[in-house]
Amino acid sequence: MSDKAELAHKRILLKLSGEALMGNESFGIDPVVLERMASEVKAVRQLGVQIGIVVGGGNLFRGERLAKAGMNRVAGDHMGMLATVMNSLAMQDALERIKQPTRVMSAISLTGVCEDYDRRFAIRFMEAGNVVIFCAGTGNPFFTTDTAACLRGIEIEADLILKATKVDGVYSADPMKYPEAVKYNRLTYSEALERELGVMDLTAFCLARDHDKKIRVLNMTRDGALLRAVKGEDEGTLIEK
Ligand SMILES: Nc1ncnc2c1ncn2[C@@H]1O[C@H](COP(=O)(O)OP(=O)(O)OP(=O)(O)O)[C@@H](O)[C@H]1O
Ligand SMILES: O=c1ccn([C@@H]2O[C@H](COP(=O)(O)O)[C@@H](O)[C@H]2O)c(=O)[nH]1
Repeated sequence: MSDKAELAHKRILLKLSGEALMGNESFGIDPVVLERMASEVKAVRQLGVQIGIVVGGGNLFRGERLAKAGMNRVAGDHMGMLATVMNSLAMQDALERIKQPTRVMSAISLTGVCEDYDRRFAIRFMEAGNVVIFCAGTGNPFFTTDTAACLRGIEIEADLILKATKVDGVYSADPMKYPEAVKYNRLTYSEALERELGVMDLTAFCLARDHDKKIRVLNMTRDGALLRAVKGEDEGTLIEK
């Protein structure tokens, strides 16, 4: 059976963790990590999967953290959204260096830097073989890029939302803090909400639940994880009805 015939998903929305882009640093983008992520994305695209990407901004700025340091929360969230623009431009550059055509569409107008988000154009670009990167989150403060990923995933009618992060799935508690936490292979949206599992924010879970969008959480630093998930293999944790 060819790789194409094995594909379980034809269009995906991939949420890339901003924090994962830092690699072992405490701020910014590790070029090695960026290039590895770009190659994995290209490999999946070459199988014929249409790809939309939302990149987080936690490697640069988060409004909540800036507000704790005394800044106005809305100004901090604006900085966070602009951080996702910088990460998206870096990802576009990495993809284009390996000859993967890419478009960056922003929720806030940034004339001369990237295009404005338009759902119909985004779908046409993906159908034409481009990877479309959605930046600036939802365009509104007090939200996160996880919520933006669910929103864009629903809008572009993705078959699956893939949350690529630094942990290999959803656990009973944050595995970075509680090594004894137990990993789930599958969860329902209600279970994730009731247990307030911090891997994604609750607004994102609610949106995915209300529109019946499956989410798979996987570890982007594991070789081939993305490919296995796209083929419908049991990678990470699946959250569904
Ligand atoms: N129950 C849980 N299961 C798994 N991970 C959890 C859980 N609770 C908290 N986490 C933490 O959530 C993090 C999720 O990741 P991620 O870094 O993608 O978040 P994010 O806030 O969306 O990041 P970014 O803003 O950088 O994109 C994991 O690194 C993990 O430490
Ligand atoms: O819709 C959105 C999305 C994001 N923000 C701000 O950006 C940062 C970075 O996003 P992460 O999801 O944390 O990676 C976020 O902390 C918010 O401050 C936003 O305001 N609106």
